[in-house]
Amino acid sequence: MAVAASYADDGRLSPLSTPSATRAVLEAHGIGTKYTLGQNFLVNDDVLKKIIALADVGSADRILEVGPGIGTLTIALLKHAAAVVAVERDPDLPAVLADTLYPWREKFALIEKDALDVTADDIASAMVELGADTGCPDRASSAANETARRAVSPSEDCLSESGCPASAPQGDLQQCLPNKLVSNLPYAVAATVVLDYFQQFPFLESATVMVQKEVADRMAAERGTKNYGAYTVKLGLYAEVAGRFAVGPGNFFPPPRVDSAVIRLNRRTPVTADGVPAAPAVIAAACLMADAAFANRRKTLANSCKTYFSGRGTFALPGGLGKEGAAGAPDDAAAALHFDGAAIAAQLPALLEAAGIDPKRRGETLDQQEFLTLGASLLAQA
Ligand SMILES: C[S@@+](CC[C@H](N)C(=O)[O-])C[C@H]1O[C@@H](n2cnc3c(N)ncnc32)[C@H](O)[C@@H]1O
Repeated sequence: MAVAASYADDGRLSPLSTPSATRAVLEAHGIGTKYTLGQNFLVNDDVLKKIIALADVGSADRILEVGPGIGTLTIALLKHAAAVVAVERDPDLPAVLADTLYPWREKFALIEKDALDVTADDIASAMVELGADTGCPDRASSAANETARRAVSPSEDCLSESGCPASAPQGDLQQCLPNKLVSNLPYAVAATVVLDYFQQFPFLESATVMVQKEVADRMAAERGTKNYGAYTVKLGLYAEVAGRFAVGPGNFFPPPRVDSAVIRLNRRTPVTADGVPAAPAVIAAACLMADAAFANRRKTLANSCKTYFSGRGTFALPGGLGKEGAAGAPDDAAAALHFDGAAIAAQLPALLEAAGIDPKRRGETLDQQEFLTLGASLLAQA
């Protein structure tokens, strides 16, 4: 812990938030920054403070961080939160993090993986490993481990009404799993990570993430604008924008070639036209209709969807059952619904009519609610 031993109590949120401290860590470990992994490390303590404030990180929060790098933002998070679980794919960085995060090692766990391959099981295991101080069941308890595993991965028998575990383990686990994603994301995968994590990890209540400015613009785009597309619609079915601020290239080492923004998204539960929370299957179907509607954004809804579905063959839609009627992660793969693209293409006029949507409209004129209605119509036709 050569680096951690030299931390001065100088009022900084993170002792690594300067170019010289960052260089010193890299030199101490004989490594450089990797452009291919989007390694632009934060070197401005004020930006860290603004991230912590926007994410509203407090002592009860359990944080999921993607791409901790050398631990600059991680230290700021660890000073405020109950625990941090981070996901990092650079094999050179675990040793660095063991050094820089040494004073907080009891409440930090690392998942050494590509962020796009991380499962809820990986996260549950990491949290259980952290133990009782973080609000999780003790790391020595194999029963607790089993509770966590079952609660995030419903077993086969959970697909029958009688076989589902009682809601209590879910509640226990909810108090243990990360409730906030806070990250300076690798820009190459940032948009995918945010949408995937809202879709796959229902325990995440919010995401406060540094992304390329253009990605933040797509996340926050208003209907009818050029940035409004399938991604905006899909993300909007899971989350709503709760704040953002701009960050220039000079706040990173090395400076990226693009402007950045930190954006906060809060999970939302969309409600169907009947006023009930949309089931996962309806949300998944609405996402599919968004992809179809924007497949060719200059075409009418009817034509864009027809081209999209005609070329798709048969496919499965995740998130089948939705039997609790609530929004959440897609259900088990066994619950997937199967569709034939050509059959949907043929049914499109009826589908659009049932949804009460003019087939001559273009995708960019539809709001999230209308996509939900289209998703429900698609399921009704299945
Ligand atoms: C922009 S840097 C952020 C570093 C640090 N959090 C900070 O703010 O200084 C992005 C980090 O994500 C890591 N990374 C890149 N691609 C990744 C992936 N697919 N999965 C997990 N981590 C990844 C990089 O190695 C790097 O540590």
